[in-house]
Amino acid sequence: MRYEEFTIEGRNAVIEAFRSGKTIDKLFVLDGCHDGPVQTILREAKKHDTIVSFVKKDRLDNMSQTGKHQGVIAYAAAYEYALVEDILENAKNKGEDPFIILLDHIEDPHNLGAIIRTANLAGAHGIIIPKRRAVSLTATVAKASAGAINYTPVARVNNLSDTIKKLKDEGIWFVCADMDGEIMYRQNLKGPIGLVIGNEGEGVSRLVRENCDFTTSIPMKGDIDSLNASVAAGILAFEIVRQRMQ
Ligand SMILES: C[S@@+](CC[C@H](N)C(=O)[O-])C[C@H]1O[C@@H](n2cnc3c(N)ncnc32)[C@H](O)[C@@H]1O
Repeated sequence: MRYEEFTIEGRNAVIEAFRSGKTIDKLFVLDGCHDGPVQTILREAKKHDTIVSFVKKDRLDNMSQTGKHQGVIAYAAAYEYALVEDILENAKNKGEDPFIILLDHIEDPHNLGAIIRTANLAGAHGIIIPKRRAVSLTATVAKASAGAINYTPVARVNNLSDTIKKLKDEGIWFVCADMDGEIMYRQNLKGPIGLVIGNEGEGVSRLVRENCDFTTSIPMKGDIDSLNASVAAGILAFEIVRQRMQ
């Protein structure tokens, strides 16, 4: 398993873990503990959308692996992110044109997990997500991915547009998934490709879209404005698979 959890115990260690950007899935705090450092930890937890449970001392003592929890135990993800270069290497090792899915600030862990699952089964060589304002690899994501998180590399980057520009230099074409593009059946989605899926509420951001080579749409017949991001990723990923098989 590439995804597992470990505990971080003690106030300074937990504050440091939050500040260094580590993914904390769950936080357990001693019931009734409200001093300064604990307040700082709770503020960090709120900022990072971490689930907090207030528990009795016996429970914390039971969970503790060090016996020095100081009223605070965090469960952190020990998931190792890949590098963008690893994704390219993955494609090269398989002798295939790179097929990468880029997620422009997906926030829902179930969507990210479902996309990793789909990416794996569609033979995508990896997924790229931004470091900030997006869900990272949490226990919920791992569960929703049905184990695919252990096989499909996920890279985190500071800036999606910069990454797209660099990958274009490697000969990859970028297709922005949006409701206002050319119908996917009429487009050539073969060759080295990066598929960009937008945020659940905002869609693909202007800058990222401007850096894409073209926009593609899944035809819609109904009454509402868009498909769920993970559903759209699935449909487009398998259109790419279909075209690659021809
Ligand atoms: C829930 S939608 C975002 C809707 C958002 N209100 C907007 O206006 O962009 C999330 C993402 O799924 C993809 N998507 C949804 N429906 C699509 C469609 N019919 N064709 C192509 N992509 C679609 C797009 O990448 C979109 O940014």
